[in-house]
Amino acid sequence: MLHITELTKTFNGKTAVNKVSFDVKQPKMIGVIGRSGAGKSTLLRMLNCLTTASTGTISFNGEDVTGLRGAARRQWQSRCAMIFQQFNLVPRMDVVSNVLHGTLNRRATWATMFNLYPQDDIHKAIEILDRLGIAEQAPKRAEALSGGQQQRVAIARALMQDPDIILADEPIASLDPMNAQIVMDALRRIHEEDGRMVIANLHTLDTARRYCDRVIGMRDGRVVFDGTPDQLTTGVARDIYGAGADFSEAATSTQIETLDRPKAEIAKTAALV
Ligand SMILES: Nc1ncnc2c1ncn2[C@@H]1O[C@H](COP(=O)(O)OP(=O)(O)OP(=O)(O)O)[C@@H](O)[C@H]1O
Repeated sequence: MLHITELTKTFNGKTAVNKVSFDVKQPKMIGVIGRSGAGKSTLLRMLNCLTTASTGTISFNGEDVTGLRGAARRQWQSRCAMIFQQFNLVPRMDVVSNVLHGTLNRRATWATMFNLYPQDDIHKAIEILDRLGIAEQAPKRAEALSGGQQQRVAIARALMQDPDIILADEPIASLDPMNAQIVMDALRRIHEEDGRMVIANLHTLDTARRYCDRVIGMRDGRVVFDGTPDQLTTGVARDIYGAGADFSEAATSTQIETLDRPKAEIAKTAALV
């Protein structure tokens, strides 16, 4: 399926991603973790051809997609849709038009300019919004929605492309714990129900453990851990984050877990600290 070999990116002599290799044999939900500057975003941007790799290769189902250009690059980008921390929606445009923007890569420029979309696409966009629980927001301007709702619009836009892979670059970093949970639940459901591969850069350990089948840990541009959430012990995490003995997992928590615990239990814990 996805085969990455010695992928490297150097910016002005500084190596951001250093000979990263891994294989994904079936659609999994994969979390990429590591401290700020570890190279997570650069890795995802290379997978999506937003950033050109300096050396190394990316192949998907036997096809080399490294360094694609023009129409081939746009086609690949719609097969591996990307969502971002800041949602990247058009704020003043209504929600459904933002979702329909997901079809840009397969539409004529003039049709886009005049905002002309086929009925089938409009129905599909509403269905996807419904699936994500935000169909009633369809006519509103994107800027009128909460962060969690905007991120779900961004996911809907990605789904409009019917991608094989969803790349999510810190999808919950700007969200409160409740919205973070809604967005991560949506990504997990899309993975499980549609069989799409999801690769998400996550800055919190608990989220990676809870949602992902596999976790890749990066440090200084290199992969220093590649395993299951069970194998991601505190010692391993300390190594990934390059932290000392005083490393606390709580410092990288989104507190999603806390939301699921009964109120009485939370109160008990609170009383203990
Ligand atoms: N366009 C660029 N030009 C120059 N240096 C860059 C560029 N993009 C990233 N870098 C550098 O590459 C390194 C890796 O950055 P990257 O954003 O991939 O890390 P990250 O793990 O995603 O961090 P964060 O979580 O803070 O986004 C950093 O040192 C960063 O400064």
